[in-house]
Amino acid sequence: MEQTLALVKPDAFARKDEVVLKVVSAGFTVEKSAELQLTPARAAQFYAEHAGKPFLDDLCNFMCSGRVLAMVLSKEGAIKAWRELMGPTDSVAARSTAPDSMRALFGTDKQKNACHGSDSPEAAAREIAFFFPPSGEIPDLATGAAQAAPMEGGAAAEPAANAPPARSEGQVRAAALAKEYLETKLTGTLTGALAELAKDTPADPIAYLVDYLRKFNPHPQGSPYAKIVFVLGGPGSGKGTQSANIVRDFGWTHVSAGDLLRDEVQSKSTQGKMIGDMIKNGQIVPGHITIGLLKKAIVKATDAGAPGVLVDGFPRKVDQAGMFEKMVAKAEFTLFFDCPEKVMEERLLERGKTSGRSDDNIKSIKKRFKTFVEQSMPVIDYYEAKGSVRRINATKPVDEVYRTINAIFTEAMQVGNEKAASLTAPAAPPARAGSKPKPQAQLAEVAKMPSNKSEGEAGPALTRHVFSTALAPNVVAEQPSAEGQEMPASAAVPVGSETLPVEAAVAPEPAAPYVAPVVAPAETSLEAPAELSAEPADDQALDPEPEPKPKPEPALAPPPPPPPASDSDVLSPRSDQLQAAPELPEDSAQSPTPMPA
Ligand SMILES: Nc1ncnc2c1ncn2[C@@H]1O[C@H](COP(=O)(O)OP(=O)(O)O)[C@@H](O)[C@H]1O
Ligand SMILES: O=c1ccn([C@@H]2O[C@H](COP(=O)(O)OP(=O)(O)O)[C@@H](O)[C@H]2O)c(=O)[nH]1
Repeated sequence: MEQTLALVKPDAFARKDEVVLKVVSAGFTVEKSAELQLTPARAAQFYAEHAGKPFLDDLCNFMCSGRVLAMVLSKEGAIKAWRELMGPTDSVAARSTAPDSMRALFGTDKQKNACHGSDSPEAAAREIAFFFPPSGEIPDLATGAAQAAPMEGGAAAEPAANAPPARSEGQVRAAALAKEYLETKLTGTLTGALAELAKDTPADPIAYLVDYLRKFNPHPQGSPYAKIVFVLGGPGSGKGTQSANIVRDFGWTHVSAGDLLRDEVQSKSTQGKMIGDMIKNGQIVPGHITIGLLKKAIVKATDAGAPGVLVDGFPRKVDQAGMFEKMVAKAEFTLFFDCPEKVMEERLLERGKTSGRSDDNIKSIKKRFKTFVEQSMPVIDYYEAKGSVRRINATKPVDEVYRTINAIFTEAMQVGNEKAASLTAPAAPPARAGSKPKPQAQLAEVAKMPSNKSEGEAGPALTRHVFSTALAPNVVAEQPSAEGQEMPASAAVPVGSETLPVEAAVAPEPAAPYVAPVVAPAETSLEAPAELSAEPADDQALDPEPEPKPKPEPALAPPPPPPPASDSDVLSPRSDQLQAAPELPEDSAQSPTPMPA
């Protein structure tokens, strides 16, 4: 199968997800991908064929002005096909002669033209090796060509006769994993660093490298957002009611997807009418709209210092779960309200007497139940397979249900032993609607309690609540899994070595005349977000959101002592598994990250 190198240049980098979606829709397979920052030396190396030409400096400056996405695409006739998809060199001309092309859609002019593609098989081979050096080889810094890596100690490669004995299957697998890791996480940045180092020949090469790698670190942090827990359950199962309790006692922020959508309907925005109709009919609004709204709310909560965000009523479809993970972050776990339809129906009809909601009537309720069973329950199965569902028996009275939830949240938070002693004058909890700040005196009193005892033993010990990585079961489930549980949806689009469930393929949605202001975080992997299938209008470019501030320290939020919950309340806590989960670096909790090669 023919391969070509494709670049998304700095001017189009913010819209790379749309580019990738088009790439995949056009039948290409993304074999490899990497996000990276070119240095002037690397850019000049890449464009070596243009050496001496007057535009080279400008071109290199432009190529170094931001991150680029490099991909190896494969398809029959990939080189020609990709060049056709890119369109004419000049984006201005492209807009009249090839309006659907990448350059027409994402480029500005002749230089800032969004994409690059190899122009011949030879160029493709050279350019692919430039960005994705073959395993075991290091790039020749002078020419950019790959060469055999020296043996340990700098010796030249031994002749075949002296080759080491064949490796075991385990060793081969370990080597492959190491190779994959280095290629995706480090090689690109390191190669750039070494190229610059060789050029500058600093007196202290180590300090130089450290400085360079910090500066161009493509993975500067983990998730920039507050912790997230999904609150899921059928309509009327009590999600909103209990979320308010968690907000009150743990200082989290409650973000209801349904509320955000209803606000959108009220705002009379372009898509408001469509959303209103969908809600009334119990249908699920396209994920990119909801995620756009959720992301804004999560950024706002993070900026306000919330230690966590309860995302209520989302994701409602399996592919929305995948999309949220790629576009925003992974949730710590899912709180699932298990409740029979009969109970929910009674509650909703009661709620409908005062809620004023267009969907709290028997006709809409029936439709919502159907949607829930057919499309939302698979989300629970999806997360259950990952061991990250805390299932609650939601039929009990409000207080009883909450006791169980309180215990779950308390358990899921880790006592910061090492910090507790220094917290006698704790900071005020973040301001949040509806929460009652704890008096400082009460907090100080609590601070004196032993922090390593459970609340059941010693009352509400002051804890600097942070989620334990060990308690984030999805971290474990995200390890390369032989079970193949990653994507349960039957329809999936291959993108590189991974697959993404495809909402459109399962249940086509109306083309939405709106592109949500979703900008993938730097770590976002390159799977095509299936729901971004609606074409953005020219004037509806993805609206870059302000980068969220670095994640604040979790705020103090001493929960009240939960009376012990009975076993029957927590239907499937899986806490045994969760406790046993190994601690992983925070980075591991993030989406698989295609990184520089
Ligand atoms: N455990 C419970 N027992 C009885 N009624 C409840 C319980 N939890 C919630 N309700 C009531 O049921 C209705 C639906 O609850 P709500 O929290 O709005 O559900 P959801 O957010 O899941 O749609 C509300 O009127 C609420 O007061
Ligand atoms: O992520 C979401 C959340 C909600 N909705 C729509 O909003 C309605 C109400 O959702 P909400 O969570 O407010 O209420 P629930 O029905 O769960 O009580 C749903 O039936 C859907 O039509 C949606 O499409 N996507």
